[in-house]
Amino acid sequence: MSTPSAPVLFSFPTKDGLRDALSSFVAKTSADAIAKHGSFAIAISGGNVPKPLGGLIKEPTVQWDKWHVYYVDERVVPLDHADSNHKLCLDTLWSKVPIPQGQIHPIDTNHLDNLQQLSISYAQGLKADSNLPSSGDIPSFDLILLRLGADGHTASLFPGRPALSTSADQLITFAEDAPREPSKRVTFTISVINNALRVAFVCTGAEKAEALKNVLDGPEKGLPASRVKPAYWFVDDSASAKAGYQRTPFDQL
Ligand SMILES: O=C1O[C@H](COP(=O)(O)O)[C@@H](O)[C@H](O)[C@H]1O
Repeated sequence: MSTPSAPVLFSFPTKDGLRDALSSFVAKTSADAIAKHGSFAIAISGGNVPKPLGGLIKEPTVQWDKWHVYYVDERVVPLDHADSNHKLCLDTLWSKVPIPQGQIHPIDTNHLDNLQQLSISYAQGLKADSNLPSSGDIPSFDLILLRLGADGHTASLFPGRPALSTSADQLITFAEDAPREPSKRVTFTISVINNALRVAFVCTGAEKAEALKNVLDGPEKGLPASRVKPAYWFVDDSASAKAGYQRTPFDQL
């Protein structure tokens, strides 16, 4: 199970169905990576990603001690702030499983008042981590999990904003005026996202239906999420209601 040649759309009638399928996909991806190179490098985006991963908590086969976790994007707030992606993941997931804390990599809070320095620091952490597979100087995560914004953004790459126009070798960039609060963000560049072995989107709710249709049926519109390599899409039927794109039954994965 690696990068598909075209997006693969799994649509589920219920939240439980989506959660179970996503959990089994992540558990399998993790087992494959550990069998191959002894560890599992995963990056998780903000928004509502950790909740649908809840099925993993009771999954006995997951080797948590082999996980190395980064955040695809982070809101520039203290780590105990209600808007922090790290706090959300910690509360929802990491505090409930035996993953060594040193293998979870939040942003460096010494640089919250300097986005440039914060981005450099996160990029240096990625480069220095010998547990991360890489090709060239770009880390190659075993799995990157993304969400889709109603405006077509993903990670903190917003339509028409400079964060989308980084050079191919840049790992991390920032947004000072994201159209969604909190407005200060650091984010993986599209180069890092597209260098992952696998990318999966999680997308739920009727408010995402237009964006999902535009990304899957109209990639030529060039929304930020359309710049991501072909991915697995775990969505609910509300989100996929407007998309004509072909569905794949999850059991055919
Ligand atoms: O601001 C953000 O929102 C998007 C979408 O998240 P959702 O929970 O509304 O679907 C997310 O992709 C991004 O990482 C996050 O920072």
